[in-house]
Amino acid sequence: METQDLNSESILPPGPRWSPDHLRLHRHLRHHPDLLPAGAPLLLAISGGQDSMALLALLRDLQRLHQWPLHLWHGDHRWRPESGQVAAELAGWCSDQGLELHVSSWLRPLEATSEADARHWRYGQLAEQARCLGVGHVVTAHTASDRAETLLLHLARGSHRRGLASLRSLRPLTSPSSPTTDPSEPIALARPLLPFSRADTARLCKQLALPVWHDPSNTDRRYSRNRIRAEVVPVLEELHPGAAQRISSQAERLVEEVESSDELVNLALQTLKTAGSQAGTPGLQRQELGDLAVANQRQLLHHWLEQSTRLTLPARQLEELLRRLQPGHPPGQADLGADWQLRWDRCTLWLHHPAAHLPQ
Ligand SMILES: Nc1ncnc2c1ncn2[C@@H]1O[C@H](COP(=O)(O)OP(=O)(O)OP(=O)(O)O)[C@@H](O)[C@H]1O
Repeated sequence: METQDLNSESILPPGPRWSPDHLRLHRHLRHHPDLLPAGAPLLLAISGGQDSMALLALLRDLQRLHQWPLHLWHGDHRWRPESGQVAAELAGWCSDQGLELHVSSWLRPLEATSEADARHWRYGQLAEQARCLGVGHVVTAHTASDRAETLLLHLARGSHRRGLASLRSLRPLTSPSSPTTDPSEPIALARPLLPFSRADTARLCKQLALPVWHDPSNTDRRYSRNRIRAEVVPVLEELHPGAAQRISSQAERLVEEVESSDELVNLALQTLKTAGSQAGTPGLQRQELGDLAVANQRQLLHHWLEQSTRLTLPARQLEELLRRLQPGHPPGQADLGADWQLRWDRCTLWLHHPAAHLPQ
């Protein structure tokens, strides 16, 4: 296969369909080499909408530079009778292009109808398909517009800072605590189109004469995301043109801040950890924790509990724990869920689980 120096600034257009958008994506990938590593097989999630069709076209055109074997997957949610037809038409178009499309159909239980259920099914299917094909990177076509809408939605719902830092460019597809995760073959979820907006992908589809299958559920106002898209973002854009792109950039900065503060929290935790406790299990020094500012105590406790138990405590439960752990309060214990208990005496707090071997 023909190759080109990916570190060279002056890239020769590799094909007739080379455009400023191709160059923009190519540069983005070169600055983030872990996102879609050169030569790594990729599984693209193709809904048939404008974002995923633009993703497919761009990655196909950049394939010669990056040498990825490309696999395609489409999920038929069977929301409507005609969704099978979309899957068939998409598969037909792919086949005309010399591409194979893997299609899964959802045998949905009657009660499962939410967006969250559909997403859960899609990611499960994508993980399974990726494992079957020996692929390490699943790729979705999320754009800056998706990320801005998600951030606004999470802000409105009162998410913790960590929740606001959503739609990362790269994250594990399945969480480490998920029973479907095989730790020997981690699968990444990559979102290389985050520097592009929905207006960009619409323009690209037009320029490249790509077919687009519109999903009527994207305009269904019963879904909160769609109302943010149709009613909130346009107002913000009218007041401050470019608002969605700037909101998306804030989400990117939040991701960086959360990651860098995680590093510091881990360092701080090392100094607070004790070798053992009354129960012989690793713990935290209560007095030293109590000497810190409450905001730091909150962050350290949250992080330590999540790392040790894989549980994320609701904000209210965490606040109640912090209150009970303040200097001067007596020894005690609290149930955390999933059989985990936090116990503390005057000097130490430690975790107890009837069956767990605790990580350090
Ligand atoms: N039916 C589908 N088949 C294959 N891929 C899909 C399908 N639906 C969505 N995707 C993939 O997921 C991406 C995001 O789609 P969409 O915004 O509709 O999902 P979402 O549930 O809102 O995702 P998230 O909550 O993770 O943002 C798409 O760009 C596409 O890559």
